[in-house]
Amino acid sequence: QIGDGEGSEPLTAYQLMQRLRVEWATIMKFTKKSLFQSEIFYLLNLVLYITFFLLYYSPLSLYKISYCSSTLFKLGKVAYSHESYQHAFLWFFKSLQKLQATKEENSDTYKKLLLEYLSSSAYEFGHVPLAVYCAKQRVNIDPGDLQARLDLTVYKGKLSQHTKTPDIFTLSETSTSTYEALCRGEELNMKSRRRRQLSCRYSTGGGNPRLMYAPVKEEEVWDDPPIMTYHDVFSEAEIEQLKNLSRPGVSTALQHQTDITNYRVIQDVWLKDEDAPVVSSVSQRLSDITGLGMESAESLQVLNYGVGGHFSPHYDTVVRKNLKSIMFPSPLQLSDVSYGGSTVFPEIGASVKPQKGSVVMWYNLLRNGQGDWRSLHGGCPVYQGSKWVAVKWVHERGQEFRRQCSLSETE
Ligand SMILES: O=C(O)CCC(=O)C(=O)O
Ligand SMILES: [Fe+2]
Repeated sequence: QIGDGEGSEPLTAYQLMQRLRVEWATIMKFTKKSLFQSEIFYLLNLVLYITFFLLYYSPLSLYKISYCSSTLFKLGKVAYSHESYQHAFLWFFKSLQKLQATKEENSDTYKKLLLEYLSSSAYEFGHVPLAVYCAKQRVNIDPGDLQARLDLTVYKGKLSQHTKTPDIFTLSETSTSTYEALCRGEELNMKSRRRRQLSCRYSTGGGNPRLMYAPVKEEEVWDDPPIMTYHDVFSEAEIEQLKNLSRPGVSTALQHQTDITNYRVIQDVWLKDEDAPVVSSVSQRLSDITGLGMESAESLQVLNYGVGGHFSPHYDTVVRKNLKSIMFPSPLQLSDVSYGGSTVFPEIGASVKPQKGSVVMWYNLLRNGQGDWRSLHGGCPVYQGSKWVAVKWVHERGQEFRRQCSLSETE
């Protein structure tokens, strides 16, 4: 399990995987198996991608973590391959700064390559003067480099065509999606005025006898549509039992789709109420808290995300096509994730940080039975640590007397 435990951060994980990849041939000779090679390679790229998109604005800024020039260069190349030329330029720029500050690996070939990427990303971004400047530096290092001279000529030729130069050193808000911004912890719609409209209370689940003497802490994450968090619902011991039950069953679920950002990287296992008393008591407590019946609910789905694991924004009703009547999932948090891993709702602008023992609940369907477009949500990449959640899928059937139906088109 890459990323489980203390001191695991993506660059460490990355370096580990990088070594694994390089040494794979040797390992293969001994094991005579070609298992997982593509997965390692894929995870390697994923971690780089995530580091690139999550870290840039994050509090764990590059100034605090001292990446070496070559690592920064690699991150730049990931951004470059995603055609995020401004990000790429900034990573390359930091890489160059680091190189000059530390004099590490300061060969001319390396510096020239870095300058080549710098000029190319500046050019692609539309900053021709910078592209010219970097190309000049390249020629200065090696006046005999014909390719460098040719590039310089090409960029110079474009100078007159570009009148406006964009600010390459300031990242604009629009260069990133709402999902990414929420994952980085930016509080888009959660201004303090908005926060004051949301409340917390002790709830007895509408007068449930089991909660009368021990009401549950209910926090409104959002009011319309309702997203609720219930705190301290499950004990440390119950959580450990659930994880122990799940550990043997988890298998890596790598779903390769068209784009790297669409990957869903999780491991999951389904636990039935009959499997262990803890599973049925979890179901019972979820029913008490939410006031929803569990008769038509599915088994408990336990998900595990390692570093780099994430679940891109989706509609549950679409992901699980064969099941039309999913009413709500209630992810139960089985771990604290030190960084990353929030559940975010890009259409709403809300996010929920994983908190051990708490339950998040929302509805995927409106009262009229139609899917609610505002229920789009995703699990942010786990940056540090490992994330465990359990999802209880409760269906519409069986809730007729518990959640009022509506004939309105909009609710
Ligand atoms: O892990 C999360 O935060 C969300 C999981 C989820 O959306 C799902 O399993 O459908
Ligand atoms: Fe989901």
